[in-house]
Amino acid sequence: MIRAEPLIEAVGLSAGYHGNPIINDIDLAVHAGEMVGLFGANGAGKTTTLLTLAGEISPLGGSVSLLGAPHPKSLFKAARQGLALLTDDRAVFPALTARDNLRLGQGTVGRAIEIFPELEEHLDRVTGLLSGGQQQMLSLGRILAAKPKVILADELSLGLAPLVVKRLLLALRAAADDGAAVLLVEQHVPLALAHADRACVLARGRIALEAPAAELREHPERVSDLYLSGSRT
Ligand SMILES: Nc1ncnc2c1ncn2[C@@H]1O[C@H](COP(=O)(O)OP(=O)(O)OP(=O)(O)O)[C@@H](O)[C@H]1O
Repeated sequence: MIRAEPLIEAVGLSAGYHGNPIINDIDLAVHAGEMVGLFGANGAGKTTTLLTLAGEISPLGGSVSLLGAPHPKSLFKAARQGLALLTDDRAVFPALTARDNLRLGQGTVGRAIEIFPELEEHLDRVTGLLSGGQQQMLSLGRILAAKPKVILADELSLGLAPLVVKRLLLALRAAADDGAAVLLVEQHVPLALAHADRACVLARGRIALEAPAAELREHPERVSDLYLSGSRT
């Protein structure tokens, strides 16, 4: 199969804080239509990797390309080119209604409701009164409604029930099937493997394993075994 060039790609990427590398010599590419799971123990460098790919952290070495061109080196500029960074902090405004939160996005309220129909009956409720899962759907729905080309998602499922996590992963899967490149950091490894195409495992800031998700579904211990050696903390 001939594959188009990746929508986001890191080559020999090193990055960290105050000049000290946390991730080293990472090669990682995500293509259109692909959902890649990025796994690893606490402190392995997953968030650092996502923030560097997003443009929030400047590389110490190597390079990042976005949509086939050098990364614009700022999240703001990357977002204007179609990159979305989703963090675990449920970026919603709690005092606004769900509808007004959706109106603040680049997509339409209708599109967000197509993605998460279960939010429709809550549109006129104050967002702070919604459950954690509903708030995360709102946050993800607002982003996905804008049809981003590259989605970097960091532990969307923190503290949520497995059924809600599955719902969020299905929405990300649908975005990938629609042509987006999705890179997903997730602690629920088997759930993420069920929906991803490929997995990368970080251990001590390096890619210790890269394999098709289908292969790892049968042997999820190949991922978790690396956690034992993978933490810096
Ligand atoms: N702003 C910062 N300044 C200095 N060190 C940091 C900073 N943010 C993270 N680190 C360190 O970088 C290392 C990797 O952190 P990172 O958050 O990338 O790991 P992670 O794999 O996402 O972990 P977790 O699963 O716990 O979120 C950790 O040792 C952490 O203490």
